[in-house]
Amino acid sequence: MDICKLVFVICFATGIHCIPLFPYDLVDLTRNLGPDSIYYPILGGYEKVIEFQGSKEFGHWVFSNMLKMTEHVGTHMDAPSHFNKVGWNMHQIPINKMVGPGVIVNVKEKARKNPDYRVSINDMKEWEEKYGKMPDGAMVIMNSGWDAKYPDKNSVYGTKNVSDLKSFHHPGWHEDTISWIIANRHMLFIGTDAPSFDYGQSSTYPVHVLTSRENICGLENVANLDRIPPSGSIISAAGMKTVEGSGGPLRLYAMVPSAGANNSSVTNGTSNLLLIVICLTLFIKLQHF
Ligand SMILES: N[C@@H](CC(=O)c1ccccc1NC=O)C(=O)O
Repeated sequence: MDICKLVFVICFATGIHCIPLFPYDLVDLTRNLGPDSIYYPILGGYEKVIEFQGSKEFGHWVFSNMLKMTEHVGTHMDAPSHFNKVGWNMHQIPINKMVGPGVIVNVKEKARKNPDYRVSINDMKEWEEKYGKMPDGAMVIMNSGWDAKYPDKNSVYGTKNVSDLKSFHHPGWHEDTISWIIANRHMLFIGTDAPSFDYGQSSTYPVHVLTSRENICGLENVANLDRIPPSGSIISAAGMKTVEGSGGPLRLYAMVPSAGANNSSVTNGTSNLLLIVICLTLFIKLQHF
């Protein structure tokens, strides 16, 4: 009897440990936020003032800062209200519009040859040929290799003079590609590892205008895109809930299915159920000993 109970406990504990509770690896897609962070050069940058630091005032350790920064700094999101008067402000974006399947479009080679490269409809079709139709609610992000230039302002903006907006050279999305995605697919976010998802030479920002009109949010200065697969990740872009906010830095991350983990929810559910049935049967049988 005691041996049987021991066997039961061992079976149960081993079974529980075999089931991956969270079968994903988390990949941080966020840059450190500080005085070196990239921001749109006509805006205010980033300042930090220490409010409390020490043990004297309250009799225990206290540390607290006051931050003053533009919303468009570092790895950050653009709310639709950034380029659409009646678009969602940060506090109005529903939480279920801030997470979705990652669609990572690699244009590194093209952007290396041409810093004014814009992601084409053909790039999207090539992506779909390799990975299947773009999933609904996608977080569509271009990987241009610009990540490697961060945080050197001159190389990120591709200019000797960051105050001269007309001199910028960095890749972006082509407006025709955005119109094609909006007409034929469904995305929640458009993003880039470069400082803007409109290319550097743009003065009219058509990609910002088109996406904002559809309440599609944006992501800029995204990091570590080489560490996630072109398809199959889930990206969380839960921005700050600032009232009347036009954007803001966020902790952006991807959930990537762990290597070796059984990620089929059906199979996981089935093995969970099977384990419970085995344990219950064993337990009921033991009661009759
Ligand atoms: N989306 C850019 C900022 C940006 O494009 C912008 C910000 C403030 C004023 C004008 C801007 N762009 C052009 O109209 C960024 O977040 O860095």
